Formats: sequence, structure tokens, C-alpha cells
Amino acid sequence: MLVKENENLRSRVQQLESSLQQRAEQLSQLERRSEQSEWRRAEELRKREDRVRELQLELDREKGKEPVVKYVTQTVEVESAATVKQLNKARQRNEVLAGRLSDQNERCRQLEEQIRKSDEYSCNLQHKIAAYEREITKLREELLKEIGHLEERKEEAVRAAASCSADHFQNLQDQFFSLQKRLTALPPTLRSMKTDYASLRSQVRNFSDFYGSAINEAKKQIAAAINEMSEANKDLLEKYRKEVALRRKYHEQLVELKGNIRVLCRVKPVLKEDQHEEGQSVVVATDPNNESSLTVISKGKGRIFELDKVFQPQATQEEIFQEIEPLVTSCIDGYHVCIFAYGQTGSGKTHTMEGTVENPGINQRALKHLFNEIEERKDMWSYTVSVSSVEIYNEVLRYFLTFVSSFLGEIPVIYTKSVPF
Ligand SMILES: Nc1ncnc2c1ncn2[C@@H]1O[C@H](COP(=O)(O)OP(=O)(O)OP(=O)(O)O)[C@@H](O)[C@H]1O
Repeated sequence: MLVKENENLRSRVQQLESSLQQRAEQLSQLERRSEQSEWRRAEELRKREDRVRELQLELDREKGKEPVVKYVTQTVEVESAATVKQLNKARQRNEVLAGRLSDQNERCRQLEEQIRKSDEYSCNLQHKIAAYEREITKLREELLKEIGHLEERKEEAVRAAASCSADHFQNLQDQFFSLQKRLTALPPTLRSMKTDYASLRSQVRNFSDFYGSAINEAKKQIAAAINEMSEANKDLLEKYRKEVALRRKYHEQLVELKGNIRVLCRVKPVLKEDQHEEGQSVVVATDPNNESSLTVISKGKGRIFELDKVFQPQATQEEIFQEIEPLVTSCIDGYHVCIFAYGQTGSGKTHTMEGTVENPGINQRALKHLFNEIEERKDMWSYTVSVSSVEIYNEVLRYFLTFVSSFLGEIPVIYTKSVPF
């Protein structure tokens, strides 16, 4: 704010100074012009005075010639007739001279008239010069007054600018001192920052080298690990192949030992809903020491049946499935397997095959085992699983999973010698 005011005042002072300069130049021009015109007028006056003097002298000379003519006239009156001729001549000459004198007088009168006019003109000029001089004096006084005003205003402006500048200078000095103080407080922080910056720069420079070598090292380690893994994979693959071969061998042994068709018996526990009458007794007995023997009591006599395995009434769903789990695995290994339940109504076929949600039977457990095995072998084998569900009831075949409505109907079963299931 103060700086702006100061600048304004300075520009105002400059304007006043330039205006003053212009006025001074104008004054000097006027003075020069006045001097020139005065000089011209003086010159003209001088010339006219010279001319008047010349005319006066000429007039005086002409006036001085008059006595000569008078003398001639008197001489002619005194002299004899012999000289009449001369007298006549003298008279003629006198007449000529009188004419000349008259001309001279006329001329003199004209000159006097001219002198008078010149005097009048000179007087007018002197009046004009005096008027000019008065005007010049007046202009000079006005100019001096204006100059005085301008000087005063200039002084005032300079004083105002000086006071503003002094205040502004004081403010600037205060600011400078405070900045100097802050600067003197800065160097230790600045030095520590510089040191930190240098160390960071060196760290950054070293980091790229370190980073590059670490990446190379990591690459080497990864390559080594990959090699190791591929070696291990090769070993595993080899082991797996051996395992598959072993399984196949065991399956063949199993089939050989147990036969192609295995018959398992699950004895249903006696449920409350099965006890309809008093005095009912259990007619099926199992031997805990012989897993393949079953005794059925009929008409007071026990009849023993030999089977591949007999499950006690308390056998769980899990135990049943463990017995047939190898068959499911054989299915994945490429063998045909068929598991089906057979028995009279209410003997527990559905319970064993389907089970419940909480306690699933063979179907669900077999499928779960099947997909677990497929998941384990997915890196080496790909499997396609298809499912169909049918029911044969009262000699009628029903498809459960078909999406074609025409197949939803019942299809009668035609028994031939080669029944496919
Ligand atoms: N081992 C078992 N333990 C407990 N309950 C069983 C067992 N076996 C069967 N049951 C029960 O006996 C009843 C009849 O069983 P299920 O329906 O499985 O017989 P089913 O042979 O399928 O009969 P159907 O031929 O008429 O369909 C069911 O309530 C079932 O829960």
C-alpha cells in the first residue's frame, strides 16, 4: 500500500517537473521571440532614423543652394544689355533651378510627411513593444507563481513520499530482522536435513543394486525350487504310477480272492415299530467271531448261511461304506462295478443305499469319495461323470433324472436272457 502511494507520488512529482520544464521552455521561447521582435523593431527604427537624417541632410544641402540664384538675379539687374543674353540664360537657369527647388520642396514635404508617418509608426511600434513587454512581464510573473506552486507541491509530495518511505522502510527492516533471526535458527535443522537427504540418496542408489541382486537371487531360488519341484513331481508321478499298478494288482487279487460277485448281509435292528405282537422273537442270529456266518431260525431249527460278510444290527452306515469303498476306487481305476441292495419290503434297502441327510448311505458316500478321488488326480487325469437314476418297481422301469417329458412315463420291463443290470 505504502509502496504504491510512494510510486504514485513519485510519478506525480515527475509529471510536475516535466510540466515545469515545459513552462520554462515556453518562457524562454517567448523571451527569444520578444528579443527578436524588439531587435527587428530597433533595427527598423534605426534604418528609418538614418533615412530621416539623410533626407534632412539633402534638404539642408538644397536649402544652402538658394543664395546663389538670388545673387544671379541681382547681377543681371546691375549689368549692361550685353549681357542680356547671359541674363536670359541665367533667368532660364534660374527658372529651372526654381522648378528644381519647387520639386525639392515638394520632395522635402513628402519626406517630412514620411518622417511623420515613420514617427507615428515608430511610436505605434514602441507602444506595441511596451504592451508586449508588459505581457511578457505578466506571463513571467504568472510563470514564476506557477513554478512556485509546483515547487511547493513537489516539496510536499517529496516530504509525503519520504515519510511513507521511512515507514515502509521501517516495516521492511523489521521484517528483515525477523527473517534474519529465523534464518539463524534454520542452519542446524537444514544441516540435519541435508545429511538425511544425502543418506537417503545413497540408500536409494544402493537400493536399486540391492533390489536387482535380490531379484536375481530370488529368480535363482525360484528356478531351483521349480527344478526341485519338477524332480519331486517326477518322483511322485512315478510313485503314483506304481500305486495305480499296485491298486490294479490288489483289485485283481481282491476279485480273485473274493470273487466277482460279493454278497454282503446287513441285519436290521429290531425297531419299536416292528414289534406288533407280544411274544415275537428274533429269528436271525449273528456270530461276533465269524463275520461271514448268519443263522436264521426257522420252525425251531437254526439254518446257517455263509456270505462274504455279515454286518451286526448295530453296524453304522460308515462301517458299511468302508467295506465297499475299494470297489468305488476300482471304478475310478477303470473297472466296472455294480452295487445293489436286495431284500423284502421294510428290510432296510433304502436306509442302507440312500440313508438320511444327517446320516447318508452308500450312494452319497460313494459319490463323495468318487469326486474326492477325481480332485486328487486332476493334475494327471481328467474324468467325465454321468449320472442316471431309475427305479424298477412292480416290474415297471422309471427314469428319475431325465429332462425329456416323454420319458417320464412308465416303461414296462421286458425280461430276456441278457438283462443289462
Ligand atoms: N439298520 C437300520 N437301523 C435303523 N433303522 C433301520 C435300519 N434299516 C431300516 N431301518 C428302518 O426301517 C424302515 C424300513 O426301511 P427301508 O424303508 O429302508 O426298507 P426298504 O427295504 O427300503 O423297504 P421297501 O422295499 O418297502 O422300500 C425305515 O423306517 C428305516 O428307517
